[in-house]
Amino acid sequence: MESTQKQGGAGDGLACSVRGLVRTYPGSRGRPGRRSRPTPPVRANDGIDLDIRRGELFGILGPNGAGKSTLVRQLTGLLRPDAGSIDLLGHDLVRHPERAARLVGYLGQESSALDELTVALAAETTGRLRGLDAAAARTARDAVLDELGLGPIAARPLKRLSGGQRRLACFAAALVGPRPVLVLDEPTTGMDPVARRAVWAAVDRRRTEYGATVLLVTHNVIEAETVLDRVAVLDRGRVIACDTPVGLRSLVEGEVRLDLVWRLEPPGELACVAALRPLAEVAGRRWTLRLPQDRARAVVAEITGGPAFEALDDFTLAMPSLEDVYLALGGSGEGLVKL
Ligand SMILES: Nc1ncnc2c1ncn2[C@@H]1O[C@H](COP(=O)(O)OP(=O)(O)OP(=O)(O)O)[C@@H](O)[C@H]1O
Repeated sequence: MESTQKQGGAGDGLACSVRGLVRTYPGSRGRPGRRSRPTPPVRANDGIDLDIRRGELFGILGPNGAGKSTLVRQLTGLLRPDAGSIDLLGHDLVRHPERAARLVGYLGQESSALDELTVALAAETTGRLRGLDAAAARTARDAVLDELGLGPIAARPLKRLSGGQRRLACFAAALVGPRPVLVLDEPTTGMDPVARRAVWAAVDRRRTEYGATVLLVTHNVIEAETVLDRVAVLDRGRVIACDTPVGLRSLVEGEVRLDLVWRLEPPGELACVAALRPLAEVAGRRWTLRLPQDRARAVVAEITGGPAFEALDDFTLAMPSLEDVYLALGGSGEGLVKL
């Protein structure tokens, strides 16, 4: 692959360095006659600092609307920041956003640009757009379709595929014509477990073969915990934490999560249940409590050993997850998904 590294810029060992990134979407004035109300401006990125190391599988985790896509659209040169700097492999992307195309293989959330093409043509066309000659694009197309098990649907247009199949086809296209940085915005949305595994195996192969740096956007906490080297947690346009998944979980060490699922109404007349109510996050019949380990054990003993047990459908005790970290850091939790 052509060398894309320049001297200087992001420090040694860094693929990407972001400082003070701000992006505000303008509000609208609204049209009184057309029932559209004015909307205020949205500060989608509010002073983001990030350092991503070369070869890292780095994640951006956050709920809907946290500003993840806005951030990656700036990192891929598709959106200009209002303020701040982005250094990608020694290139100043704020001054030269067009250079991102040579550096980044980007899988965005939308696939509409490729929808009319067949799976095979989408992959081949991406290769051609990235500078491969016709023969090389066909070879790369065949290799990636084979790698991801897309051969049987290669001749079908993307618009006639299921959501998960279309996503996998777009992922395949993003891999044709290798780039030193892969930016994947929720790549596995809608995919079944087989397709998910194929995606992570393909990502691993690019890291092993040519040291690709991978930036993954997700709001899936399970995926974040299992595949990422490090993760930045985004909330309302700000990075509220950045560490390895294990390091982040240690922020809530000593705590466990207790889920109580009641058959019908919880028996609030019992003192032990009434005492838990103010501590619980309630979702229908499920109460979620985050408690120190000793306290959780005592609560379980009390609930299961007394009359409250009759009213209980199920209960689980679990070690803290990134979701718990996120909540402990003050995130809202809504919009984070567990698959
Ligand atoms: N083109 C736009 N015009 C106005 N506001 C926008 C625009 N795009 C995004 N926003 C707003 O900016 C904020 C951040 O949006 P963004 O799409 O970056 O979030 P996200 O974390 O990627 O969310 P999701 O997980 O739902 O994809 C949200 O409040 C969103 O409504």
